[in-house]
Amino acid sequence: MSKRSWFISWVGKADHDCAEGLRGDDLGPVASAIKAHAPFDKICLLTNYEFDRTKAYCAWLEKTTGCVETDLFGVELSSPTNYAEIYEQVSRELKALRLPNDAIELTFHLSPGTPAMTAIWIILAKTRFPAKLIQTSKENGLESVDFIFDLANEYLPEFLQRSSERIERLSSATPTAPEFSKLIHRSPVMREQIQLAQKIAAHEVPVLILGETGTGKELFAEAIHAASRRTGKPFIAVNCGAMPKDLANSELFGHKKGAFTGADSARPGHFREAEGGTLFLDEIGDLPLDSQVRLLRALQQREITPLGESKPAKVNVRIIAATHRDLAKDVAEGRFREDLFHRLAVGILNLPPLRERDGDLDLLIDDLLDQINRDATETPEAQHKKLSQAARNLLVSHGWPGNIRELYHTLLRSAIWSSSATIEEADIQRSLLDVRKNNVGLLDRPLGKGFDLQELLDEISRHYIDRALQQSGHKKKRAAELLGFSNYQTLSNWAGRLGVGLDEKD
Ligand SMILES: Nc1ncnc2c1ncn2[C@@H]1O[C@H](COP(=O)(O)OP(=O)(O)OP(=O)(O)O)[C@@H](O)[C@H]1O
Repeated sequence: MSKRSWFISWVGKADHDCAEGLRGDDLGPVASAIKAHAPFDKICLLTNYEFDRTKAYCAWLEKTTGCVETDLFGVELSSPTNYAEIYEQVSRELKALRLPNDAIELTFHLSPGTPAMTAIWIILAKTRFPAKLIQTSKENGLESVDFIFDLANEYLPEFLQRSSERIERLSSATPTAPEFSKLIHRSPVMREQIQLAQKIAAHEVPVLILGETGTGKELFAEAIHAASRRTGKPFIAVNCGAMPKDLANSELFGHKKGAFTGADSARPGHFREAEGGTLFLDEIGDLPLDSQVRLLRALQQREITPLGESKPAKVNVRIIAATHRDLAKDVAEGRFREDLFHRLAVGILNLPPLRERDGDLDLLIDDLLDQINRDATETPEAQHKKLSQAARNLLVSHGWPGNIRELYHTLLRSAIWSSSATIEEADIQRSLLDVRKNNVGLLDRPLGKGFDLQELLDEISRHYIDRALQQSGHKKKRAAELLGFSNYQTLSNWAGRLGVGLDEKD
């Protein structure tokens, strides 16, 4: 299969001038290269000029060269000669385009932009995003550019080996930054995610946090914000799943007074509230498709248009999104926009469920119980609680489908219910049973210490016998039928063995 060819370039001053008729018949570097080359399948242009000005340039380019698929990306740079920033921003755009990709042949155009921009194309083409390099000039027209050195094969392996050894040494010793200290952990999987989050915090990129409910996604988002340059600025957390679908755009992007029926006063919207800081969009998978389009625009162009306004306004907000859903599946099934997914997933964190965090459970039990005891000091009648060994064993053998949130609430409930200073196994049992009614997690129990298959099967049996008794109004014969037993004697035998009382009603 032949590869698709993509042309990627900055749009420079000369290009804009040509489109604006300031340079006679001259086409400028981008249009000349596109005209002189065999047709590209896609043209990706980057601009640090005013977005609308370059958009007008794109319309001119399409008319002049007949090229069809042109994508424009607005890139904000504090200076067009800041190498580090150019490197970071361009890499981010290329990654968002899901590059490198074996099915795509890339061509970077070196001519437009500053010398720093040219240098970064060369570095990227020779390392992370293998690409052909071209340049255009009035004198020689289109030329391909080649270098005799191969940075990736000749120089980097040696350098990388040295640096990966260094990173390994550093990472085993890297202390957790204070902003992340609320995240109680001991397991290597969590340490890895925290170290990744610390690195991501330092970069101005969007973050996508994936994990089951109660795994600490919001706590991570808060820590990333606190460890970033935006600390001290607002951190606004919004649950997209809780927003009424028809109000999502106004809640996020704001509205003008009278923008729609019921808009009695103007509303700034969460983006403006988070100005300069971080907007945490929890349950991003629940965001309606039209709000996804607006969010993508806000991320690409860093501007929003409140409902009822005609002019977009600049915003400076970092997005951290989270979901417990399988977003890749939502993308495949058309519920979530693929382009938005890739925009968000620049920094991606995968929080493991509690049952996969080796060594964390004991630590969390102690820490959360300490917290519950500390909080209780304000309640005069509350006692300082400890756990009996049997109670701890029961906690350790549970699967925790609701993760840390479920663990915390189970401990809190049992601390309140236990009548003495020691929380006993029965107190935990009672607290757990309540939760299990909603969230069974029977297939997720950890094997090994405390696991007892017979006990688990008995638990299921008790549960269904209870339900059958309730549904039959405690009529033994009917309950036996509901359970698929051939007679009620079988039910009596099971109930006797499991210690379930059968209230005789017939
Ligand atoms: N590693 C941890 N150490 C201590 N407490 C934690 C940890 N992870 C989560 N928690 C606590 O568990 C509770 C749930 O965490 P959080 O709200 O961050 O989870 P979440 O993944 O955002 O949940 P949801 O998907 O339901 O919104 C919070 O009270 C939080 O403080």
